[in-house]
Amino acid sequence: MKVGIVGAGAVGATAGFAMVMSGSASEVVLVDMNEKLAAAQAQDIAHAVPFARAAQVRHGGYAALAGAGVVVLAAGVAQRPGETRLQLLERNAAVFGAIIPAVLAAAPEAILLVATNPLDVMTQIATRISGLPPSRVIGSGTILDTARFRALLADRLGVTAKSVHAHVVGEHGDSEVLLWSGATVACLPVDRGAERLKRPLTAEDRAAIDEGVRRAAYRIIDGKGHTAFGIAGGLSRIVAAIAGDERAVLTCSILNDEVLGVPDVALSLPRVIGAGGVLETVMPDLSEEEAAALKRSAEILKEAVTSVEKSLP
Ligand SMILES: NC(=O)C1=CN([C@@H]2O[C@H](COP(=O)(O)OP(=O)(O)OC[C@H]3O[C@@H](n4cnc5c(N)ncnc54)[C@H](O)[C@@H]3O)[C@@H](O)[C@H]2O)C=CC1
Ligand SMILES: CC(=O)C(=O)O
Repeated sequence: MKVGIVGAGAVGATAGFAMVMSGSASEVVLVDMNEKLAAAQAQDIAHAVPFARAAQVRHGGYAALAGAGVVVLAAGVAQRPGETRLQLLERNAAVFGAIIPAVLAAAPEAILLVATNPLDVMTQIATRISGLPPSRVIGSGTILDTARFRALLADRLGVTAKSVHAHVVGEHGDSEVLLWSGATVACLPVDRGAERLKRPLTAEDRAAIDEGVRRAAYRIIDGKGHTAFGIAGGLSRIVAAIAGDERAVLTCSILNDEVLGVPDVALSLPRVIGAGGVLETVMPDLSEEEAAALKRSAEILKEAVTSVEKSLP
C-alpha cells in the first residue's frame, strides 16, 4: 500500500523508516513545508531498503500523495520539555487547517492517520475539517501508551510484552486510563498471573507502572528532546492492519458519538481496524474507578476541543 506522510520531522521520518523495515508500506512519500528536510529524510530511509522488503521511498509536494491508501499527519510542533500535549493545541489546529484540504485534494480516498499532538483533539479537528466519517480519521491514540503499559508490566513479570494483554484507554495524555481490571498474563488476571510467576504485584509496583506509562513522554523528551521510535512502531502497526485488512484490535482514537455521557468527543477505546479504517469499537468492562477516570478523561478532552472549536473555520 502507498502511504503518504505529511511532516517529515522526527515522528514522520521514523514512522516511514518503521514502515519500510516492517514491510507495512510498499511506497512511502514524505511531504514537508521544509522540502530540503523531506528530501533528505526520504533519501536516508531509501538507503535502508536494501536491508528490508522492496519499497519505494521519495519526497514530493501534495500532488505526490495521489493514490495513497493512508496519509499520516505528523506535521506541527512538538512539546518542549515540561510542556503538556494540550498546550500545543492552537498552533497545531492552524497547521491542520492548512494541510488537510491539500491532502484530500490529492488523495480523496485516503484514510487519515493522525499523530500530531494533542492527539485526540487533533483527531477531532481533522474529522471536522476533512468532513470524512470518523471511521476514516484515526488517531494513533493510546496505541503507544498501551505498548508502554505492556512493556513495563512484562518487565516486572519477567515475560515478553507480547504475552501481556493490557490496554490504556481515554486521552493520549495526562488523563489516560490504565485498565488494570482487564489485564491478563498466561490466561490469568494479571494479579494471579504475577503470583504464579512468583513476581507478585504490590500496590507500589502498580503505582510505579502507572507513573512510568503516564509520564513516559515527559521523561524521554527531557532526555532526548522528542519521542519517535515508540510512536513510529505504533503508526506502522496501524498501517499494517489497514493494508492487510487484518481486523486487528488496537487502542486508537476516533470521534465517538458519546462516551459515558460525554457527547462528541475523540478518545481511544479498543477498535477493530481493517481496510475500511475503524470497523468496530468495543467498550471494555470497567471497574467503577476506571469508569470514573474514563469519564473524567472524556470531559477534559471535550473542554479542550470546545475551547478551540470557536476559532475553526
Ligand atoms: N501520537 C503520539 O503518540 C506522538 C505524537 N507526537 C507529536 O507528533 C508531532 C510531530 O513531532 P516531531 O516529529 O517530533 O516534530 P518535528 O518538529 O520534528 O517535525 C514536525 C514537522 O512538521 C513540519 N511542518 C510544520 N508545519 C507544517 C505545515 N504547515 N505543512 C507541512 N509541514 C509542516 C515541520 O517542518 C517539521 O518537519 C508533534 O505534535 C508531537 O507532539 C510525538 C510523539 C508521539
Ligand atoms: C510525545 C508523545 O505524545 C508521546 O511520546 O507519548
